[in-house]
Amino acid sequence: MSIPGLGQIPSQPAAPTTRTITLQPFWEWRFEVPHTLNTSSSSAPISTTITSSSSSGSAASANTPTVRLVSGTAERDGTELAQNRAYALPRNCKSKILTYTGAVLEVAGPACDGYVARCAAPQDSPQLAVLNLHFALRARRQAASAAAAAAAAGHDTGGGGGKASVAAAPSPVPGPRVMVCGPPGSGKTTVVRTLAALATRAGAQPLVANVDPAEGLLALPGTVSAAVFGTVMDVEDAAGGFGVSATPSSGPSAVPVKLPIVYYFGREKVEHDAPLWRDLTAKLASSVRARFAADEAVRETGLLLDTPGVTVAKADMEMLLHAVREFAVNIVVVMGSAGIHAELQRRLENEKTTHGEAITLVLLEKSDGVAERDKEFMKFAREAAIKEYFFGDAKRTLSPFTQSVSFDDVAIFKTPDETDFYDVPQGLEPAEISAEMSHWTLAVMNASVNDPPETIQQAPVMGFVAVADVDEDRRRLKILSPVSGRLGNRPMVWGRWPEPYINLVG
Ligand SMILES: Nc1ncnc2c1ncn2[C@@H]1O[C@H](COP(=O)(O)OP(=O)(O)OP(=O)(O)O)[C@@H](O)[C@H]1O
Repeated sequence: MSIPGLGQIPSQPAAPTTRTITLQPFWEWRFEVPHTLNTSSSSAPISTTITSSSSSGSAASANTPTVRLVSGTAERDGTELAQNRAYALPRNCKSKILTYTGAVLEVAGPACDGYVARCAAPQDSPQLAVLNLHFALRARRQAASAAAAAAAAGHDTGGGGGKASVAAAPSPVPGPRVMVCGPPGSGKTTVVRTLAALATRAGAQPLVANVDPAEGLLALPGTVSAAVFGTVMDVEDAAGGFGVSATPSSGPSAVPVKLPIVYYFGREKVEHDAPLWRDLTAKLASSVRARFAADEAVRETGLLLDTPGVTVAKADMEMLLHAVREFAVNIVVVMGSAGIHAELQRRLENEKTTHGEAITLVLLEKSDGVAERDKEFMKFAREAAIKEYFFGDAKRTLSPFTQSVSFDDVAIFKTPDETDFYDVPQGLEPAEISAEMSHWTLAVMNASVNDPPETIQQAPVMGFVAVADVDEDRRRLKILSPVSGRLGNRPMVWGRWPEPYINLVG
């Protein structure tokens, strides 16, 4: 800057506020937004064509990096970006924007790390196998639909008013039931999310289920859950549309909400209570079957199942086999582990599903873009999910209710403390309410307070509340809940996972 009379005042060169990123087909822009952003500088280590320009004219907030698709087509994990709309890149997020056709992106706002992953030809991209898998599943879905139509036509005409017309039509075989498994951090959830989004884009309605309690699907961590994905997912969600913000709440939602069925495990790892996990996954599978029976479009699309990270250890393999059997899985996708693939192949080669189908195994290459998420990243993601559940996010603010209740007016059960035992059933025990309970989230169960503990433990979750404060002297609890209403009518469960969050109200 030059001020007349004062000469040249040295100044910092203006940092670029907008970067243009040009992607060829099958290239990815891989980005990482930290959970705290330095908004004072916007220099970014992006290994791509960087041009400087003024504001993009988008909805870019000064505090949030945004990405805008200027031309071409691009998507985040299967969900397309609309052209010329600025999407906020969520905090604490590691992900990618991929193009099949080529695209120009404009990234604006505070710095976030990112680089372009180039590939010489589509066949060099690990994404091609995912795309091919999607087309193979689509063919199977069409076959399931045609078989169901033929069976229905045969049933209508075959009886001719005779005995056959009185008999019930056999229940049609659902579309493909796909389980995605592999070592921790191999890109399982990303593949499930991508296949779900691609199916939805093709007009199908996949049932997506998660049996990994470490992270939640449309629910807080510590749960196993399932939901129909018949509508677009939110690309601005850190969890790419699998987060709690995609569920019904008292506020408006940017994308159509999904209605999950949720069971509460209350622990991080399956081995902390394998018998309970088996029971809950069996219950979830039974809900999936019920949904298939009731909804033709969902049945014909089938299931996409996300699983916990595993090794070839016997206990892990048995856990996966349990899921295969319960969900009548007929396609097992193994991410980046020839060892797990070989072991499952050996164990499943003579198995048939309950519909009499052979089980197909597919080994997919792990993308070199799968990002490492350390303990701090995962902790922040859990905290953010809890906060978002009660208070909403940048796009919708929720106002939770705070209630003060007497110790005597609530029924709280506790998951016993962590044990190293793998196969010993762990029941629920009545919780002794104390200050130790402060800042924990409790699951509100769809059961009666008079039900036996086993029934309560295996009931679906209605929602969650957070214990804001415990006053032992006055024997009162301060509880934060997303809706108003008496809490004493339903039993609540105090699990071991997710761990306590910082004071939500103080
Ligand atoms: N090609 C890619 N480029 C950039 N980031 C990616 C890519 N693929 C996956 N990721 C990111 O890597 C992280 C881990 O991926 P993902 O959650 O799919 O792995 P996972 O196997 O399900 O992990 P876990 O075993 O912990 O459940 C996620 O943040 C995801 O968005």
